Amino acid sequence: MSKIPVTIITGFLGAGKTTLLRHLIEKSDGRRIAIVVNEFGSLGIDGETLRGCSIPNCPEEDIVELTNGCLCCTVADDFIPTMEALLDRPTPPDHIVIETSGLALPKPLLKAFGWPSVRTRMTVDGVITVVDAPAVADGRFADDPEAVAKQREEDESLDHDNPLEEVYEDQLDSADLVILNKTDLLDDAALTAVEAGLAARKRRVRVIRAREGRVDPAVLLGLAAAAEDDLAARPSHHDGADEHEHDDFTSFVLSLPEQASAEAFIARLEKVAREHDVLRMKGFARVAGKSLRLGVQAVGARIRHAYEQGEAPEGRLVVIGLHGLDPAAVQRSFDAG
Ligand SMILES: Nc1nc2c(ncn2[C@@H]2O[C@H](COP(=O)(O)OP(=O)(O)OP(=O)(O)O)[C@@H](O)[C@H]2O)c(=O)[nH]1
Repeated sequence: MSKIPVTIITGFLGAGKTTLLRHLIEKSDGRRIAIVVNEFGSLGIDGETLRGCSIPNCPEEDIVELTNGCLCCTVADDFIPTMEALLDRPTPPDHIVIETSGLALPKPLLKAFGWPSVRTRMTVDGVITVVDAPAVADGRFADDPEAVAKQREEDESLDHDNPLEEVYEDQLDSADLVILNKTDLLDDAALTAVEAGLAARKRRVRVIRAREGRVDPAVLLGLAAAAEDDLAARPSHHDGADEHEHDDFTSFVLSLPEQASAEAFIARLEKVAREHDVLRMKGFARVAGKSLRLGVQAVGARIRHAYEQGEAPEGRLVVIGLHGLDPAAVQRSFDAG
């Protein structure tokens, strides 16, 4: 029996994983792809976004959501049973694509493919890491050398001062292919500089530039990496640790009353994102006089919004930031307008 190929799509919060996945489904050409989406927050916004995509060959039952925390930490409870259920379907999928949360470390997930019930029936075709090119160019994932030096004086074992960098590096170090996304937001010189940084890494993999996640499925699927057999070549900051905690990050949900105007709402969110250094916000709001809901996606203070089909009896917004981000303070700052 041939093994079902599984592609893992990873990449930091807001890099463009769901966008890439959406494009992949659109272009899948009749191939039956099952999708497993994992989110850090408790609200399944990505699943909603994909279901709301109105792509004809994207049947809802092929999108499975795992919203119960980080997939890499709930492997035994949630992930393995989900994969087994997909395999045991009367018509199993041709290919499975897993979108990890933006904070997931891919290695524990890769290890799960060594589990006996999964190992014989599935293989990891490839790990695809989506990179937010402008975020890298902004130095979002870089340590501040002065701050590290200062902290090392207090704690010699310290490796990073920037938890974002740790997640980012782990995601790159497990990759078989890197998609350098959001190329529309940088000029060629800046993109070349980001590529040079990637090329200098120990793990060398192919890097492809992309805009809005538009990459030919023939390039994404069929890498035949068998990544589960190749773990030693994929270093992680957490090698040696059985568990890892996500206590560097926090997530909560804001309830949103009906908004009087979309523009004023977005301006408020921009202010909140800047004042509190919010990493990611996504959700839906009702706007007075509009029958469609307003979908909102913020990566840092860069916000996109669009009216879209879908249920939204009440507005809700997932907010993700570094540990210490205070829900009450965010709510106050939002309310203050
Ligand atoms: N300018 C620009 N924006 C993009 C591009 N690709 C995606 N985006 C936007 O970036 C935001 C985040 O995209 P997503 O696809 O939701 O990112 P994600 O990696 O799935 O996010 P998480 O699941 O929260 O980690 C959305 O507003 C997208 O429309 C791109 O190439 N250029």
